[in-house]
Amino acid sequence: MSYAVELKDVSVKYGNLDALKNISLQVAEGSFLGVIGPNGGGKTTLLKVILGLIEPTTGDIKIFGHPLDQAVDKIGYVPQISNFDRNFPISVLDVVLMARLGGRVRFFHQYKKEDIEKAEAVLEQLNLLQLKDRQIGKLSGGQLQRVLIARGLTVEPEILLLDEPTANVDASSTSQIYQLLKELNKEKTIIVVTHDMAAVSSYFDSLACLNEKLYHHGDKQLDQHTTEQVFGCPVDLIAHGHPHHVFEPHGEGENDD
Ligand SMILES: Nc1ncnc2c1ncn2[C@@H]1O[C@H](COP(=O)(O)OP(=O)(O)OP(=O)(O)O)[C@@H](O)[C@H]1O
Repeated sequence: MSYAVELKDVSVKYGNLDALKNISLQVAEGSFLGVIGPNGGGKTTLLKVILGLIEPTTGDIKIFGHPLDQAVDKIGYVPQISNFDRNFPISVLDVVLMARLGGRVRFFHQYKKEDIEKAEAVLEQLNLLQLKDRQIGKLSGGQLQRVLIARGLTVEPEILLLDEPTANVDASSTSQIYQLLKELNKEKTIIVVTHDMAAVSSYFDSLACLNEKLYHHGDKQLDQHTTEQVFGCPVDLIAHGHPHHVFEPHGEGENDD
């Protein structure tokens, strides 16, 4: 069987620092995978490795069974808002169109008619077309996040990778964004990374925990021991009161407080 994304024993070092250590991960086509982990746990590095932006120190990556360099155009990327300069004097449409140029900014570039049509179609799909001429600094956090998703979609990817898509938005935008992703998941494999346990969503069909090493059992339940190891604190306390079922039920007679 070939997976949408398959990593075998992937490690990444920055100098002496191990950002990823022998990561193996198989993501089936059509999955909606959430990767949670603490700040600095290696989530962005994991996405960059899958995108081919960072060469792993060791290990192997396949996309739909093909080497990464033959399949990188099947992947769309939605970066963290915090890595995005909102003061840049460009419009929503420009941001989305830039993805059609491989992310390069080219002033006075004449876009092809088909690029503009594609970008506008995606903006319409995400209910953003009315904002296409607005400067990106004048968008709300939730709107900008959706524009970045539109940007990731304009390359018509089969796999969409998102870095902290709800870090800067309120609860109602968060659920709007996850509903949108769930809709997109009908046609695409989606991988979301986040450090925010509260963002752990019932929308995911599979959850992994990353802190240098990756723990993934292919379903949406994480055992408590693993998450405590990964986060270095009793995360069950954080998950309590959260409407989504993240942990396996406690054993009978165990103190649940
Ligand atoms: N270019 C780099 N050079 C050196 N160290 C780096 C570089 N990029 C990341 N690191 C380090 O690698 C580790 C993993 O970083 P990464 O950005 O992948 O984590 P993260 O889980 O995405 O964090 P956050 O949740 O804070 O965004 C961190 O200790 C970070 O400081």
